[in-house]
Amino acid sequence: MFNRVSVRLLRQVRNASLKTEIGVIGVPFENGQRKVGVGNAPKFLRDAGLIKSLQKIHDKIDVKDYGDIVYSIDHDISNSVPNMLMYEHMVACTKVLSKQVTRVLNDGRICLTLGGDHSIALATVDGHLQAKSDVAVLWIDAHADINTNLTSDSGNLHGMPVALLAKELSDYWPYLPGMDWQKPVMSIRNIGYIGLRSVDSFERLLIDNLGITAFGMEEIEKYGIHQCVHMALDRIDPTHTKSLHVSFDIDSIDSLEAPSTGTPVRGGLTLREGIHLMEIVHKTGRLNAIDLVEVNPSIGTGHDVALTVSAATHIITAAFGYSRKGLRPKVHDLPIQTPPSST
Ligand SMILES: NC(=[NH2+])NCCC[C@H](N)C(=O)O
Ligand SMILES: [Mn+2]
Ligand SMILES: [Mn+2]
Repeated sequence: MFNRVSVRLLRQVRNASLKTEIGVIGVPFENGQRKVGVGNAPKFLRDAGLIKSLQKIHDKIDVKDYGDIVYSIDHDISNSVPNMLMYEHMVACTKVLSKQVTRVLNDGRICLTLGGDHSIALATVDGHLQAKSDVAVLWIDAHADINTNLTSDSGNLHGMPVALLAKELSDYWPYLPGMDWQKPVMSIRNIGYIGLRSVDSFERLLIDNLGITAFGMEEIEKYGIHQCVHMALDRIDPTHTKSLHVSFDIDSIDSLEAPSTGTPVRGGLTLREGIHLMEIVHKTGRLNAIDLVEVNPSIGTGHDVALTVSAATHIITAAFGYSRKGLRPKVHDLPIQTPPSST
């Protein structure tokens, strides 16, 4: 039977959290760099129970998996741009992905994109801009990913997405065949870096000359992660009204805690700092898209892979409201018989 206490408890549990709808996109894409394996990350993350972990956060979380991106390449444009390796692959994948991100957002869901290497963020940010015009991006990374084909030492596309997105850099690019769908409409003032510690010389020049918001490891050391994230958000979204996008490269986390990644750099964020950053972003209530990229299950031992996948899972669940303080019970956890939902 229901007494007044149990009805009150049920009401509290039902009202505990806001409805959150999530759309998951897998992007098994690894042609933005040269190491095989990063394309298997969506499968590893799903197999490790990511979707279940999200559903466990609270009753009002609703997760829809939109599956993996499929694309076919146009061989006519291969080698058409100097120093952009496997260019035709990125062109084909990002075109499909951008549309899919827009679709997820237009369905009213927060878009969670599982990479793949970081070149795919060109598409996720583009797709986000199509759905919500005013977007601010936190780029969490050891690297700045702001090379052009002229400044890149590697020719790897995962080091170039920020430069492709920024309107301030559009003059630095040659004509890019097959990329006419992508207009660099985003201002670099709407992007903030967290976690930088491996920045190429021309990237440093650009960051300084354009005054890009950047909280590298030195600033994090100085002010702490909490202050740095708030300062970054205040700068890229001063009115606190923009739709937020977090592009999270797992190599921002120290390689001791997330070793299975293609370009690891020591001296990075702790997992605790990565989680706290996401807790702050969650609390804004304006988070609409997350990319989790650069987990490479072919790098390191089984233990390394398990560490990296679990770090990624913790970071993602924090972004959707998982609380280290402990989660409230769900309706079916209550030690009472539940009345009909009209109460
Ligand atoms: N998303 C990444 N892990 N990027 C690493 C980029 C490394 C280097 N700056 C390059 O352009 O090749
Ligand atoms: Mn990156
Ligand atoms: Mn990186």
